[in-house]
Amino acid sequence: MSFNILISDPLSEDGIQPLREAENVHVVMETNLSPEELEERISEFDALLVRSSTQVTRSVISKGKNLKIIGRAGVGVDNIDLDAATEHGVIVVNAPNGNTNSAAEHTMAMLMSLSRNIPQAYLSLKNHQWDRKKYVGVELRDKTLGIVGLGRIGTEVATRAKGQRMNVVAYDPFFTEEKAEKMGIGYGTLEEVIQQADFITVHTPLLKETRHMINGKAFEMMKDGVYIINCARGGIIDEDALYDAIVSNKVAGAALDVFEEEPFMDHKLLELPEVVATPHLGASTLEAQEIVAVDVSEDVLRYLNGDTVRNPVNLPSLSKDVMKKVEPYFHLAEKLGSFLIDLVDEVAQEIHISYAGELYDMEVAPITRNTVKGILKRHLGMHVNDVNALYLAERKGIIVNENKTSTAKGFTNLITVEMKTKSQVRKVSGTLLNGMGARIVNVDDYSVDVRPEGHMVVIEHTDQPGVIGRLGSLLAEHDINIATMQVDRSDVGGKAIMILTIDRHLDDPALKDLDELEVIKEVVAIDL
Ligand SMILES: NC(=O)c1ccc[n+]([C@@H]2O[C@H](COP(=O)([O-])OP(=O)(O)OC[C@H]3O[C@@H](n4cnc5c(N)ncnc54)[C@H](O)[C@@H]3O)[C@@H](O)[C@H]2O)c1
Ligand SMILES: O=C(O)[C@H](O)COP(=O)(O)O
Repeated sequence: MSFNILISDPLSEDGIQPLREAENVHVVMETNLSPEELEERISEFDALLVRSSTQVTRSVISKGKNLKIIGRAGVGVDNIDLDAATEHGVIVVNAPNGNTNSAAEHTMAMLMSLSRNIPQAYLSLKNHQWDRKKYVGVELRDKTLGIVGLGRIGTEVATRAKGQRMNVVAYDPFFTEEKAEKMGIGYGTLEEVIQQADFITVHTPLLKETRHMINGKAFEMMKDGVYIINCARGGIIDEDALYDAIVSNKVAGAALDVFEEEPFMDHKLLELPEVVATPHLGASTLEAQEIVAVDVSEDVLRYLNGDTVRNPVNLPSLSKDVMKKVEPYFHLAEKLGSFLIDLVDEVAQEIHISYAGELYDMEVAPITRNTVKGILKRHLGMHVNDVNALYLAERKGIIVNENKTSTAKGFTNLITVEMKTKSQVRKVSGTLLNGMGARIVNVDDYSVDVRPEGHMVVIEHTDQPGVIGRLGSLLAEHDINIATMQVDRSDVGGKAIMILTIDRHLDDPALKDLDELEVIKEVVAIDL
């Protein structure tokens, strides 16, 4: 299979070498597409690679008929409509670690430019002025740096600020007093941090909760003459409130790398001499650009080639160890789902999945996604995948739940999927046999031993002599070869089940003839 990949923002040529070298990939780099052109062209591509400039809107995603993955060569994904991607089954991956160092270094560069008026003094000198009085700065030593958002970049900034002999105090919902002690920095609520700080730097993502978290009210709480740095995302700081706070001398200066709207040519904040700025350059180093492009290229290739990605954004990320344990169950889970939906031949209303034996200790959510995928594919088609399976189930009003037990009826592991439809409740169980692959071991209350693959016929009949012979002859008349046969019954002369694996699909004429045999209660063709 070959794939077309569109790169719509400038990415490091060295970094995209993995894509250039891949045999099954055709790369198109078009970094000047208008939004309309992107919408027009997107259906040609299986993957889209972007930085922060391309706006990957719902409209782009819904027109991406072949789109499978969006790769963000960087951290922030606020330019990608994640809900739309999830709904359309498009996985989003990013490169969260590659530009941490560059962003932290840029933050320090901005902090120092701000405290020593370097950009302003440079401009003045370029304009043939030798003005030493105007550009007297302040030292960082012994000043307090307040960090809002102590993730990857915030933490790196804290370390560097300590190197400048600053006192550091931070706020992050995941930051604890214990961690603060270990890092040798202070810890407080948002209010406490911004009240104490001489310099405040934000390092959160832009989210509903963080939009304008630094607003007029927050500025009022700050010390007079505070300095503000934003190298995270425009919109975390309310730009109008910042403008007013600078004009009223509450804020002594601001260093901004990011803005509420980008790009721009004129901005009222840049008219203020207290503001120093760069055009979103935090991640723009040769090193960071190469690493993020390599990271995202590798993940895109992995996904297109059916492997697990390292940095999913709209799927929970699993550690390698967890993945190694649960991945072998994905195939079994999907096949159990497909088997069951073929068996019931109605849409699902409720899906209950039980995990037993060694699965008791495992992270089973990704296995559940694969089971639901197997079920939904029957009615919703091939666009169902593990990214959107649970979303689609919820949208269709299907209840999905899972439970775990440690005992597995003699198996080391057992997955049981029970499905409720409008008129019936059916279930199927499967296991992974050590070294022998997947098996279906129960259908309803019958015990069987069937590989979940290929073409099958499930027949419910009455236990009596001659049934097997008549079935065999009838299938032979239709030139259908039986590969394996499993039979089980409730009791002698009672209800019984037969599962045949056959060498081709059970077509309608054969199905009709089987259905007409009076010993047969139900016959279902299943193709896995
Ligand atoms: N200027 C640039 O070029 C550039 C480069 C890289 C990253 N960034 C931006 O920097 C930001 C941080 O990146 P990162 O890699 O450190 O991300 P991260 O996920 O490692 O850290 C973000 C931190 O913010 C915290 N947070 C979330 N909501 C919060 C809230 N309401 N209050 C306080 N803290 C909150 C999280 O708990 C997390 O620890 C992102 O927005 C990213 O896009 C900008
Ligand atoms: O979120 C990020 O990774 C940074 O803002 C970098 O954005 P960029 O890739 O557009 O430089």
